[in-house]
Amino acid sequence: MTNAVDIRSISRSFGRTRALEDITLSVPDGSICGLFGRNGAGKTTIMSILAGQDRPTSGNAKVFGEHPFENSSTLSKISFVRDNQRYPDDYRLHHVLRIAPRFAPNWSVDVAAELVDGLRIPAKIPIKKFSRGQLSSIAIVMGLASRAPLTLLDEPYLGLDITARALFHDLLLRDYSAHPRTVILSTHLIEESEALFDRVIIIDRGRVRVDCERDEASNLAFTISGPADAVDKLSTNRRVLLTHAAGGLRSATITGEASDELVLQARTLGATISSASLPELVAAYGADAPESTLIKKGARA
Ligand SMILES: Nc1ncnc2c1ncn2[C@@H]1O[C@H](COP(=O)(O)OP(=O)(O)OP(=O)(O)O)[C@@H](O)[C@H]1O
Repeated sequence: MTNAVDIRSISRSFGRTRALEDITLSVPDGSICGLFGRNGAGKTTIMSILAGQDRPTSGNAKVFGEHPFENSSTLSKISFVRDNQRYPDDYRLHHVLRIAPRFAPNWSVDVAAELVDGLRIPAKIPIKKFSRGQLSSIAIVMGLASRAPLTLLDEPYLGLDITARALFHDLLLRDYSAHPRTVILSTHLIEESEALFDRVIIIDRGRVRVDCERDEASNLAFTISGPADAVDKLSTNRRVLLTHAAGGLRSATITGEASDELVLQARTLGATISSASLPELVAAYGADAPESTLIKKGARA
């Protein structure tokens, strides 16, 4: 399988801020990849570099085998949807629908029409007067109707109502099945969008923490829940990423797979073990796992 995106050891600094630190990752052509991480983790910076709107301080980022920066042939294969898209003051919906296809050789009039209708995008008022959700809606029209070989969607849901989000998911999956391409989508609404992804990347503080197939992600960590004493005992000498406590109950998200023996032990102690969900995994890899959460051998059992 060829890669749509190949990033090799890129770093990006803004003054003293190290936004990306030695990132290496690939995204196979023909996949929908979720890009997750906390605020400021570096998601937009990665997408901006892939879209040729920024350059890494060091390292290489290639899209379809080429450097995207100032490369018009590669840029014509990329659609980058982000929340700060600006429009001329007098622009209305019809201006966008007329001009966007000039920059998108695969533009689908049908996809655009279905989204405009389903997302109830106003035709008569200038875009500068659009609500937050309406601005997201028009960005989604451009992202999906472009049918670009690489579509980068950076937090496309801002302000979108639940019906609009469902329509977006449905249309993305439907159109992607008929016209496979590569989509990278960053969002904090992980649970809602989870079914879209066949690949998962989690970054934290500019570093890649997880980069795997969606199915593999459920084997990366597990959560033990139950009485605090039992959870502490079962967590002993394991790499705890995140803990929660409520009254006498506790949960601990731990890297790796739980052995059958641990599951049995948990049952005996009145605790349960489950694979970490994707939201749990993203929360866990973004947590500041302090030393105190690394429960070492010999700790209280
Ligand atoms: N132009 C810039 N000048 C200075 N710092 C910047 C600039 N762009 C990004 N940063 C910094 O780089 C880091 C990564 O920012 P980035 O926007 O990539 O994060 P993000 O993961 O997209 O966050 P969010 O989920 O909040 O949108 C942050 O610390 C941010 O403050």
